[in-house]
Amino acid sequence: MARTGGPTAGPVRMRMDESVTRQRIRPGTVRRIIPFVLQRRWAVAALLAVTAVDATIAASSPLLLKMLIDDGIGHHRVGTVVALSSAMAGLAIVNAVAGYLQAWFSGRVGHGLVCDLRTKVFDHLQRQPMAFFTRAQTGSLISRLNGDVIGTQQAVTTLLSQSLSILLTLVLVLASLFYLSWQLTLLSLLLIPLFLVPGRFVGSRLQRIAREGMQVDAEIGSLMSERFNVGGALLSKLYGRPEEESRAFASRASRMRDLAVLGGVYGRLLGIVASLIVALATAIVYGIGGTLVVHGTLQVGTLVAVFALLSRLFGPVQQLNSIQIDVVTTLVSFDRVFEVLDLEPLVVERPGARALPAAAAGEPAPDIEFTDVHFRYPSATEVSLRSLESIQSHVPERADGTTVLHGLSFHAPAGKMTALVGPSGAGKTTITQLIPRLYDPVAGTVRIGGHDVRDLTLRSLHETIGVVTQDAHLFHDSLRANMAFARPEATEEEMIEACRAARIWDTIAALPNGLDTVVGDRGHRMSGGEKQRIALARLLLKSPPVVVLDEATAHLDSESEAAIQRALEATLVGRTSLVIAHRLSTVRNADQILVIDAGRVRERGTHDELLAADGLYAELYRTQFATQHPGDPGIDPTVRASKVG
Ligand SMILES: Nc1ncnc2c1ncn2[C@@H]1O[C@H](COP(=O)(O)OP(=O)(O)OP(=O)(O)O)[C@@H](O)[C@H]1O
Repeated sequence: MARTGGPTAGPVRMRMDESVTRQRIRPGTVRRIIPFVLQRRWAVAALLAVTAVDATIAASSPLLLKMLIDDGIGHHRVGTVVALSSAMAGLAIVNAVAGYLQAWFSGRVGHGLVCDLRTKVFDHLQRQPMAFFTRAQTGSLISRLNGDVIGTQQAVTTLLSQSLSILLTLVLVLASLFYLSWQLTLLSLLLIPLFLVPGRFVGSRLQRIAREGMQVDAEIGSLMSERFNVGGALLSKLYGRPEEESRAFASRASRMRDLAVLGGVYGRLLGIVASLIVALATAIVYGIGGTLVVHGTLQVGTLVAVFALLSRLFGPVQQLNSIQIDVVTTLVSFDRVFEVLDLEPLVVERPGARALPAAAAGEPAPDIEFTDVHFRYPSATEVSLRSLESIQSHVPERADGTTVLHGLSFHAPAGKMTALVGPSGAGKTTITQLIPRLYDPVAGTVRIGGHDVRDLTLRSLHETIGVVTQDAHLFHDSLRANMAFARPEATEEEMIEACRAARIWDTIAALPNGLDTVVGDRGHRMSGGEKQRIALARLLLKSPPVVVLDEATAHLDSESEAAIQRALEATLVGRTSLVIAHRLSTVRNADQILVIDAGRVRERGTHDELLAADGLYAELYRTQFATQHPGDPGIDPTVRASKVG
């Protein structure tokens, strides 16, 4: 079996990768956000329009107040007072409607963006090669898809409308102020830069805190998803180090706490300093404005309006600070999302790829041919992102991973069974993974039906090839859903038929919920043998012309294995199959046996031919297969423990 890169070591490895937390936002991030915003240009325009209405009302109502005091009350004109107060009431209603519409449009734009980005990231991750999934931690991926994507929502809603509102308010309020008193306007303008100073100091620190916070969040997610899936939980229980596990978790949680405290304190500090500046600035304007009234340069109504305008001016200016901070943290979110979107999948469909012609009824299944295939597993830098692995390695990864296959050539004839045998780690699983293009060879060609697999569409390839791995995976869903994954349009009768052929129907029919039984995380509620037979039923339902089997018989008792063996024999007839064989019964039945050793084909032939040749196969036969009786496919447990193929 190929290694899957899930980390299993203890808490020691839970260290933060500084190259990730110190990472700077890449240039061009802001430019890349624009198309996402433009996709909903109408909602954005509407949002900006209602924001403009809101800002205009905020800036103009103090002028009405001035007129009410100076022209209405000052000149004892009741009619003016009534007209102006009615106008104020009218504006308040318009303002309320604008506020409601603002919430509506900002929701449409923001959550629309989250939906787009999330779908895009999911789609992109799905197209990543197997190598990516053997490296990236599930928890990190989930956190990128959730937390970081949601972080971007703020950018276009709050920030977009807030920036416009602040800008408009500034312009309108300053214009009104200027109309009322140029002296006080000048003074306010001189004070505005003061408001921006604290934001500049805190901004870069908060950016680092934000990035580290997202990374720690991803690590907590990874730790939970690894420890709380059935396999991880089992391992943790069996190796029983709950205290250490809890300590590892606590260290992450406390780092999260520290970051949150630090972020909160910085934010609060910023607020306190900004409020202080507002209070000081207002006091200065009050002092100077009051003096002007005392000297008769300014009317009282004007001063009241100026005070009202100042609160509308300094408030938004104060917000500029928090906007600066929101911008930097939001940019980190975007940057982390774009980082994933920029990861080019290693295995991609060639432009103009053709579909593998489906074999018509009665036509032979396509053959498989490997020609001088060299292969090494890709290194981390080729397929993954450090921030998705969240493991800091002591040793730099070798750029050129060890070559696993060395110029391998063979032909698996159409409609025949080819068995792969050989010592553990020889490269058998690797060979089978090159056919459905889970990986691509470094050199050489893999052909199916005479076509280089790289010239074919991935869809047609996956429709042609059915794979059953030794560790048959089932989703945490009903048996029906698990079966339908292979062929969504399959009818209940077809499912039952497939289950019967895989000798699992009686077991399923005896379950209280039958096909609707939920199998549990990774199918752990089913026994190993049952899971394998369900996987076989799923394969039979798909009924592909080419079958790749990592012999799915290891968990079966003699009786069910004999049953499965018969089912398989019948199923494999007419199909081209490549079987990683662990059983004498399988190798004896194979049309061709390939003995794989250290990434090369050492011997090939039928069982009898290879025994007569008295080479590696004969040796394997003596050490592994000889204890299995030809008529009894069950395996001697001691032999299983020293499994060679
Ligand atoms: N995802 C991976 N990344 C890096 N190296 C890998 C990966 N999967 C397998 N290898 C290495 O490739 C070599 C061949 O592994 P492979 O799983 O193909 O052997 P195998 O013959 O199927 O072994 P077994 O019978 O034990 O399953 C081994 O040295 C293994 O360590």
